[in-house]
Amino acid sequence: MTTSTRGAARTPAVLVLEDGRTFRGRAYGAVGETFGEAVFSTGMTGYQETLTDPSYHRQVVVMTAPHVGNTGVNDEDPESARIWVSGYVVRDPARTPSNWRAKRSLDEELERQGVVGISGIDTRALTRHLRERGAMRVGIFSGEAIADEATLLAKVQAAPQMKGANLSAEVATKEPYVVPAIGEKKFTVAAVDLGIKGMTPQRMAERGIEVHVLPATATAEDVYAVNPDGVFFSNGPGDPATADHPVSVMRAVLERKTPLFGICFGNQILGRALGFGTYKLKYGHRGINQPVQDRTTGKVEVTAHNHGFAVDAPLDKVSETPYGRAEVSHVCLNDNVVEGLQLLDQPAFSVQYHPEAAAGPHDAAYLFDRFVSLMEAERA
Ligand SMILES: NC(=O)CC[C@H](N)C(=O)O
Repeated sequence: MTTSTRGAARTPAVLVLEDGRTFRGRAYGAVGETFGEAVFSTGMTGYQETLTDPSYHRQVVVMTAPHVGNTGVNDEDPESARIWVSGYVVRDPARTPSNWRAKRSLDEELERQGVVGISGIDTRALTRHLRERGAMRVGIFSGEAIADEATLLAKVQAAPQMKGANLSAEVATKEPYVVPAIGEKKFTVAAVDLGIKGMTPQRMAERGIEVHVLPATATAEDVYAVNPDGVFFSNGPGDPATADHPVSVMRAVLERKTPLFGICFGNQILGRALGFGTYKLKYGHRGINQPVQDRTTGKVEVTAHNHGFAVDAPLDKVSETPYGRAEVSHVCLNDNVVEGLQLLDQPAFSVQYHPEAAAGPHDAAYLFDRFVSLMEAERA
């Protein structure tokens, strides 16, 4: 591993928010220009998992941890085959990455994959700005892309919004594939890929589940063609209000009362399938240290989050839905946002956060066991 004194580190870069606030720093990763929704992540570790999480498609991620890149880049931790963030913002990149698994430095990897970033800016000031004004569009410009501020601001203001964005098909697999069960095969699950992270089928495979990952465009017929014991809807990018197709497939699954589990985007889809609305949070939840209460047991767990939207469901009453009674099973203790839903009259539930824990604490791993219990009960 060589010390990273790459040319980009000396190239000026500028970050322009859609409200005109501007930060000047140095290029990090690729030199050029990029746009997206500016969001901040509070995770102090797990940057490889963050960068490769397809749910970050079209987002520029600001790291609140000041030192990023310390452990370089390895070939084991990515959650998908490429980096999905559209831009990356760090305060103080590691000059000398050091880890026994590291194959290269983070700035080399960003450059290799053409991801434009910026370093050397006050990420605390930027994060406070986003927290007060809300997530908003942003552009990063370096090298020859730098122009006068009015020109750059006009480009940022012309970039697409996250609200109303329908992005799953851009990140999901085009062809179905199977993740085999580890050890004895006990169940078959059809997993609708809306932007799935690699660790999710892995967590199921570890529990004896053979996972058939299906494209976002899969129909209910495609789902039932694999003869599933359970159906799973994954995480994914974009605005759940646009996800009409997965909502209709999920409704077909609810009609048949097949055991159902959803994570993140999958939770928002369940919310919509039950007739609840979804809405955009001011600045979202992103990080690996968010407190959530499981209201079915009262236990509090520390959890990994990455969501900018949430389900609008009543916290303190059981709701009547076309698929029986439903309730909010999990709630975020920071802001009372709905973090999980469960049906009381059939085997279906979902969470807004990330029990696959990549990166993140493993407190919520029991949710995969809950899914297995539902499938066991169905078979008994
Ligand atoms: N990780 C996810 O599945 C994110 C879901 C959705 N795109 C959101 O931002 O809320």
